[in-house]
Amino acid sequence: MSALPGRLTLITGPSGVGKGTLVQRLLLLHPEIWLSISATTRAPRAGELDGQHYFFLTRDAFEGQVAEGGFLEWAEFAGNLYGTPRQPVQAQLAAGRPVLLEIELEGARQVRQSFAEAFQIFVEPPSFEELERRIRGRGTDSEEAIGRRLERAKVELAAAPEFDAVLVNGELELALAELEQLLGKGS
Ligand SMILES: Nc1nc2c(ncn2[C@@H]2O[C@H](COP(=O)(O)OP(=O)(O)O)[C@@H](O)[C@H]2O)c(=O)[nH]1
Ligand SMILES: Nc1ncnc2c1ncn2[C@@H]1O[C@H](COP(=O)(O)OP(=O)(O)O)[C@@H](O)[C@H]1O
Repeated sequence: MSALPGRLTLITGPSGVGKGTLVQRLLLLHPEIWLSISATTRAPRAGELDGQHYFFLTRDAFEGQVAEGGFLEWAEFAGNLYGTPRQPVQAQLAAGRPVLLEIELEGARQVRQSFAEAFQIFVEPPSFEELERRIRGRGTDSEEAIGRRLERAKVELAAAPEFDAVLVNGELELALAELEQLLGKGS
């Protein structure tokens, strides 16, 4: 299994496990990989830019796009809606680029239905305590949002066996090298 041209790969795993960190490092090493930019109804965090980190939409605008079939998948997570815009993903795959989605569990399950050939990676923390330390250490979320993410994390962690590969994000450099291997981009 590898990130062949025109191949769809998705990465999921609990909030705070380090998906965003791993993906950003991967893209620096392999700029040919195209990362989908999701739409969300969540408020931007400090430093997040519209159209770069997410497309920040009102719930009405998001639901309008759902009605038009504009999302490849979408789901509710911790009280907000998140979705993958369909058209850009299809265009990049048609152009032969490796495409990466970083999405939560329900969306991953939807992609499994519509893109059976997608390669699906689940990122795990070394322990639940370390996951909690990372979410808190990031300092981006309210206590309420942290609580909702940790509750959801228990459900998500139980789903790891559904995936093609499980990647433990312990030491970052090791996990990054393992991710490269999984994508067929290892040295
Ligand atoms: N289904 C789905 N999930 C998404 C999408 N974009 C982001 N997510 C997931 O939504 C969850 C919350 O994301 P975010 O609010 O950025 O919080 P963070 O993961 O804690 O940084 C994460 O598990 C993301 O992977 C999407 O387009 N679809
Ligand atoms: N391997 C790692 N070891 C220690 N801390 C990490 C590691 N990977 C990520 N982190 C830190 O954990 C926090 C959550 O990472 P982030 O990439 O935002 O997670 P996610 O995108 O899965 O929600 C960040 O502060 C990040 O710097």
